[in-house]
Amino acid sequence: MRIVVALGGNALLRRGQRPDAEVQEDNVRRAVAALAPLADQHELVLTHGNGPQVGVLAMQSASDPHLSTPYPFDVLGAQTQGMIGYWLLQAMQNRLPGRHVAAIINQTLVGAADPAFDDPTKFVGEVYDRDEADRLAAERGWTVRADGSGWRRVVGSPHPLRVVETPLIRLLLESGAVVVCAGGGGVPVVRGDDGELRGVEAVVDKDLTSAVLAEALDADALLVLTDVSAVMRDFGTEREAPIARETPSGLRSLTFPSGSMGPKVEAACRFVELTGGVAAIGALEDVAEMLAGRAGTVVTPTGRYDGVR
Ligand SMILES: Nc1ncnc2c1ncn2[C@@H]1O[C@H](COP(=O)(O)OP(=O)(O)O)[C@@H](O)[C@H]1O
Ligand SMILES: NC(=O)OP(=O)(O)O
Repeated sequence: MRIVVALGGNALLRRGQRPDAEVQEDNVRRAVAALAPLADQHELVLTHGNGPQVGVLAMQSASDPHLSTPYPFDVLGAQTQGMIGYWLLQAMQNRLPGRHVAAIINQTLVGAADPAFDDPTKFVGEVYDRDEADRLAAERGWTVRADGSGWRRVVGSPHPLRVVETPLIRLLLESGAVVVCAGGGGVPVVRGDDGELRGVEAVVDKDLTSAVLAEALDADALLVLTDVSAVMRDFGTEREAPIARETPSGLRSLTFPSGSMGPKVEAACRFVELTGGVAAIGALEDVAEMLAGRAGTVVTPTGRYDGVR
C-alpha cells in the first residue's frame, strides 16, 4: 500500500513542553518508533506540522538586532522543514537500517488572491494569557486569537493547491525510499505572471496539504495522527463519544473547530471523496490499529471498513 501519514504538531511538542531541541528529538524518536513498522511494510510518505516551531523561529528572527527585517514566513517554513526533517530522517534511518530515507524541502502552490491572506487563522508559536497576547500584538503588530483557554499568534493560511515537488516525491517512493516532505504544509509559494515561483508570508495547514499530496500520489490511505484517539461527537461535553466509522458526508454534517480538528476532518473527507480510498484520524500510538480498522475514526466512501490484513 502507498500511505501518507500526517504527523501532528502535538507529536513533536506536547502542550506545555519547552521547545528545546532535546525535548523535540526525544518526541520524534518516540513517533518514529510507532511509524517504523508501517514503513517496513508499505510505501510511506511522512508529513509533519510546524506551528510551534515556526513561531519560535519568528520570535528569534524578530529579536535579532543584526537583521533590518525579520525573515519572512516562507523562509522560516523552510527552516522548520530542515530542522524537523533532519530529526525525522535521522530517527527513521536509525530504526530502518539499509532503507533509503529522504527529507526534502518542498513548496506548496497557493493562490495569490486567496482571501485567507487577509483573515489569519493558523496558530503559530506559544500559548499566552490574554494580557500578554494583547501586549505582544500591540508591540509587534501580530494578530492573536483564542486557542482553547489560551491565546496565540495567528497568520494567514491559504488553501494548498499543489505540492510543487510531487513528481520528485513519486520518484523517491518508487525507488523504495521513505519520504519526509510537506513539512509545515510546504513552503507557500505563488506563481507570478512571469511564470516564476516566489514565497509568500503564510503557513499552510499540513493536514490539507497532506490530502492534496496523497491524492496526487494515488495513495491508498491517508492517516492523520494527533493526540486524541478519535474524532469525537459532542467533543468536550458529557455526551462526548468517539466516531469509529463515517462517510465524508456524515462527517461534514457535524461542526469542528477551524484551528484544530476542522482541517483534519476536511483533509480526510477530501481525500476519500476524490480517491475512494481510506482516511483515518487518531492517536500516533494507534497507527497500526487504525489501518487494521480497530482504532481511530475511519472514513470511507461507504462508512464501512474491514481493515488491511
Ligand atoms: N470533535 C473533536 N474530537 C476530537 N478532538 C477535537 C475535536 N474538536 C477539537 N478537538 C481538538 O483537536 C486537537 C487536535 O488538533 P491539533 O491540536 O491541531 O492537533 P495536531 O497539532 O496534533 O495536528 C485535539 O487535541 C482536541 O483538543
Ligand atoms: N503547518 C501546520 O499545519 O502546523 P501544525 O500542524 O503544527 O499546526
